[in-house]
Amino acid sequence: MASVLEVRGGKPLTGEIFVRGAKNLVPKAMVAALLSQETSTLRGVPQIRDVEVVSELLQMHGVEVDYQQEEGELTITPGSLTLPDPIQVDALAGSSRIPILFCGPLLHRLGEAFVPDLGGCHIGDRPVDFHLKVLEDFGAVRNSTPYGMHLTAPKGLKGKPVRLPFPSVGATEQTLLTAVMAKGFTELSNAAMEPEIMDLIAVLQKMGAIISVDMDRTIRIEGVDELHAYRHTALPDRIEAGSWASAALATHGDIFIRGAAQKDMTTFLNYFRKIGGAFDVQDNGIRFWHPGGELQAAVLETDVHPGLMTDWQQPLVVALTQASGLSIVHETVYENRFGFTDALRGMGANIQVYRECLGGLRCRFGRQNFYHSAIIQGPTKLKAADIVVPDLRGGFSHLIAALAAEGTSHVAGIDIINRGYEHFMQKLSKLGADVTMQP
Ligand SMILES: CC(=O)N[C@H]1[C@@H](OP(=O)(O)OP(=O)(O)OC[C@H]2O[C@@H](n3ccc(=O)[nH]c3=O)[C@H](O)[C@@H]2O)O[C@H](CO)[C@@H](O)[C@@H]1O
Ligand SMILES: C=C(OP(=O)(O)O)C(=O)O
Repeated sequence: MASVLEVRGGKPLTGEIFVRGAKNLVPKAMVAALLSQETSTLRGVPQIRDVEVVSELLQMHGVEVDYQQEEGELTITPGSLTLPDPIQVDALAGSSRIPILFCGPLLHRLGEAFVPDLGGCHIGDRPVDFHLKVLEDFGAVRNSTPYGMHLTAPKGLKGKPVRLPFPSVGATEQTLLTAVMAKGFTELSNAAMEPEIMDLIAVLQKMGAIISVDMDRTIRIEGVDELHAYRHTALPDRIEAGSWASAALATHGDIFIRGAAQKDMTTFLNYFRKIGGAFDVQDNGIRFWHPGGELQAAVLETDVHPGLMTDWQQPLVVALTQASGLSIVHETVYENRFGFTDALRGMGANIQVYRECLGGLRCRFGRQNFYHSAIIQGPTKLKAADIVVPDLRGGFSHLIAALAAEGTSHVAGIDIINRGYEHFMQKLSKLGADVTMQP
């Protein structure tokens, strides 16, 4: 049964917490380790569900994985690989989006791969057509099985020019992980340039890959025959940092986030400041606080990096319910990322969602039937409610709303939050939140 958190809200969150490596890099760096037979070492690894899922999948392929949780150090030894029973792989169906990234490395090392149905947050359709096109263009052959997808590469994998229809993070990573050991040269245009992708490129370069990046979203990869182990410290989780920063704003709090890095959060920090939040960048982290007075409404548009990251949108919307005036939020990355606002309305927030593009950009969803823009009128006093968590960021946002609201809320399905927020219960206690996990 899903766990329920009782939240007695209305208290500012104050204190210090620590963020470790990024959820959107660590599992991919773990997959990259498969490209070598030697032992790779990854540091800053958080104890989150996505890391557990990828560890399980690696172990099913005969890889030794050793995780020292306290130190955050993970060693991965993919000496000799074996193809697991597809039924075993299928047991992980629906748990994460990472398994599709195993394709390139497994095709290189084993000549075949099984991929379970993907999971991840339900914030849109989330097809993998770009991934499959890249793999097939490189020479992979795909078959559906009762236990997910089976791929082979009868003639090996060869580099190709690739142009992504949209700068997809996952499809860019798919191309990188496949092209580094494919025969010949790959020029990837319209690539995603997120900081986590640059960190994955750093990992691959440490392994011996040859990759160059142009500012016009072109990535060039020269395939090599052999890659080696890496030692790497993952970049900090900018989404987790932005989420706790939004919590500081919504609860009138003051949080020092040790490990938060300014260079990966520039766009977030600009919006945080425009809304009226205060921050102070220090050598070892960033302090975020509500400086008193009124917060200001803002116009936000999510976009691929260096735009405002979509995963920050949901926590920021909760903070905007406390800002004076009309805020406009246009979500251009996912077609269905405003479902979480239903619960906020139930708590007293004044939020309307629209099908039209309400920002400066015309996005892919403008002529379709997707509620992908929102207008928020604030400030509204939030009141306690009983809520069910819909997805990772939506869930954290509900938690922030419950912490900001007067009265006692019950937040059900809280386990989803473990997928991307390390030790969030301990962090809440450290920040003085009045919460109890119900049996
Ligand atoms: C594990 C991980 O790193 N997750 C992140 C990753 O997700 P993920 O890699 O799944 O996100 P993508 O960047 O691929 O998706 C962006 C958009 O492209 C579309 N698309 C993508 C692939 C494809 O084959 N076909 C297609 O149409 C998606 O439906 C979506 O509308 O980047 C997202 C955008 O920054 C983040 O919100 C997620 O937190
Ligand atoms: C959408 C997210 O993740 P995933 O791609 O793992 O579902 C997220 O981290 O907000």
